[in-house]
Amino acid sequence: SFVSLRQRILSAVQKNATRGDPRSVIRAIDQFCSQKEWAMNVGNEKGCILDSVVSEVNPATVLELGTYCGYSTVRIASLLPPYAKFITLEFNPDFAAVARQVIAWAGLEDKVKIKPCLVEGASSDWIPKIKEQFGIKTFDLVFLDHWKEHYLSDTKLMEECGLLRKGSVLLADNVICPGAPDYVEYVRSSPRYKSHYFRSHLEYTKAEENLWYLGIIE
Ligand SMILES: Oc1cc(-c2ccc(F)cc2)cc2nccnc12
Ligand SMILES: [Mg+2]
Repeated sequence: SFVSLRQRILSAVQKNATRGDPRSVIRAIDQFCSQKEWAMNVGNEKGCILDSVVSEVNPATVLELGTYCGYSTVRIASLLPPYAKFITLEFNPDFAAVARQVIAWAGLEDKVKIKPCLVEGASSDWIPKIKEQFGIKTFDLVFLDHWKEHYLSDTKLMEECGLLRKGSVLLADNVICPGAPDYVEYVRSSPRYKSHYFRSHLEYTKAEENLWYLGIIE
């Protein structure tokens, strides 16, 4: 029967990565996606930028919008201190099912366990419920990597729900490709944000891409 791309990625992890070793899970996915089939993981080049931002912010609370197969979830979770609270939202139940198994293979299922850390459903439905559901006041770091049409509306929703504070950092993937022009326009013209972009490339390709870093200053 037909095996989906996400299932082939999971099989590559289970075949080539060592249980309990997050770095081997990341390496197995990157090898599969650079040698066999392209997939929309953030990839190793942008992943190293993500790692440096996570290490610098050293967040106690993290929100990831868009889990997909859990590649960036594993990268982020493996850098967090044990007390950190990490929530990742995934709309697509099939992606969420694979991500749970990839996170478990990396041995991080308790690290991202804010019951349930991997939340299935629309970010716009979940963002207003995060405070009371997870006992989180504000996020130190938000990684936006879901549908680009929702970057701006979800950022405004997080502001309205009081989930962002002075010093919160938003890091957005794909602001060039597929692109989130309304988001970039809004944050660049807002006095609330200090924005900066990291030049990089679309995962597993030579196409130009940026990771868009936002520090909230007010
Ligand atoms: O990193 C990404 C890349 C792409 C993507 C798809 C097709 C292309 F041709 C180029 C880029 C889509 C994404 N959707 C959600 C989250 N991240 C994405
Ligand atoms: Mg992306």
